[in-house]
Amino acid sequence: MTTPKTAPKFTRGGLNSYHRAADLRRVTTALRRVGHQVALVPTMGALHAGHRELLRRAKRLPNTVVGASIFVNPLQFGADEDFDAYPRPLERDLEVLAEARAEFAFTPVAADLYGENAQVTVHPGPLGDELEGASRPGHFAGVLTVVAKLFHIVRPDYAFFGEKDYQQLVLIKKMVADLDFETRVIGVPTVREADGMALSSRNAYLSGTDRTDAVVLSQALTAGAHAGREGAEAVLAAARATLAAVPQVDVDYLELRGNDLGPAPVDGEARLLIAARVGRTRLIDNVSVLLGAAAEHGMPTGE
Ligand SMILES: Nc1ncnc2c1ncn2[C@@H]1O[C@H](COP(=O)(O)OP(=O)(O)OP(=O)(O)O)[C@@H](O)[C@H]1O
Ligand SMILES: CC(C)(CO)[C@@H](O)C(=O)[O-]
Ligand code: BAL
Repeated sequence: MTTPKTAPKFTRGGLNSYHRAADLRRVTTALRRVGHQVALVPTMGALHAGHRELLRRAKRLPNTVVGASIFVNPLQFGADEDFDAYPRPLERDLEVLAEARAEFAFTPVAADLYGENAQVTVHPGPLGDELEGASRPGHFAGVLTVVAKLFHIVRPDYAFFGEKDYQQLVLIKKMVADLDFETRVIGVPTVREADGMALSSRNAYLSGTDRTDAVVLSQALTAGAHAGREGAEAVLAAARATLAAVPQVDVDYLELRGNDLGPAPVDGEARLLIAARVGRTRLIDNVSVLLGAAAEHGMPTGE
């Protein structure tokens, strides 16, 4: 990354857009030098109320310049996935960022972000091959690599990620801890439609019937969470019974894990995670579950 000699323009209070990593780096370096904090919301665009919630949380920080990256990262898509079809409504996204009072947008192009000879990636460790990683080999190496690059370019004090992509959030926190990044990673609870369906950019792919069917994912998770007091088997059985009513939804996995995605505790907080294909669209969701006696005491959770 070459550093431009003259500082790129940055106007406080408005949305400043940058394509080049070196320009944004100069801006965030200058902001930190005069005592501001920087918060980053990494996204792939097609912004919805879930992204707006991440921005809203970031904007609550005092003395902080909030920005978002919009980049459909080729490295995290498999050859048979929807990289080309992924929605890219850039103008509308910039309007959403301006409405959310974000002060910078980073919209790089892949050829600039990844040099021609780029070969080094971040290895996610064993969790990268489980759950989402089992169906999407190489996905988390792609995610962690681009997030590491974004953190190096922006050097944010804070970065906000949604719990909707729970495994991604856990792995990013692990990368930050294991590789000594200084950025504080903040997880934000999933924003849902009125019927419980998690907001997701990929919901735009769903036909009317798919959308009707897809609500069974969140319904199954809720049914599972309500069975928490009776233990792990009861949680999974309740979720499976709900899913059985909509057999056209093709479940990839339904798993109960600990909050760190290790084994679920007998008693305490856990995560129930699902991935399923609805029509041609692959969707994911998860909820917090209180297991055993913890369910009776009603320990506080993120959701
Ligand atoms: N419903 C939601 N509530 C809270 N955060 C969300 C929600 N949906 C996405 N996010 C978060 O927004 C960030 C950017 O995600 P991304 O741009 O991939 O959107 P997405 O809706 O997750 O897209 P996709 O359909 O590809 O999964 C991630 O940290 C993601 O977890
Ligand atoms: C974190 C992320 C922006 C990396 O490309 C992406 O995986 C996403 O939008 O969740
Ligand atoms: N929000 C997760 C990004 C992906 O599915 O590639």
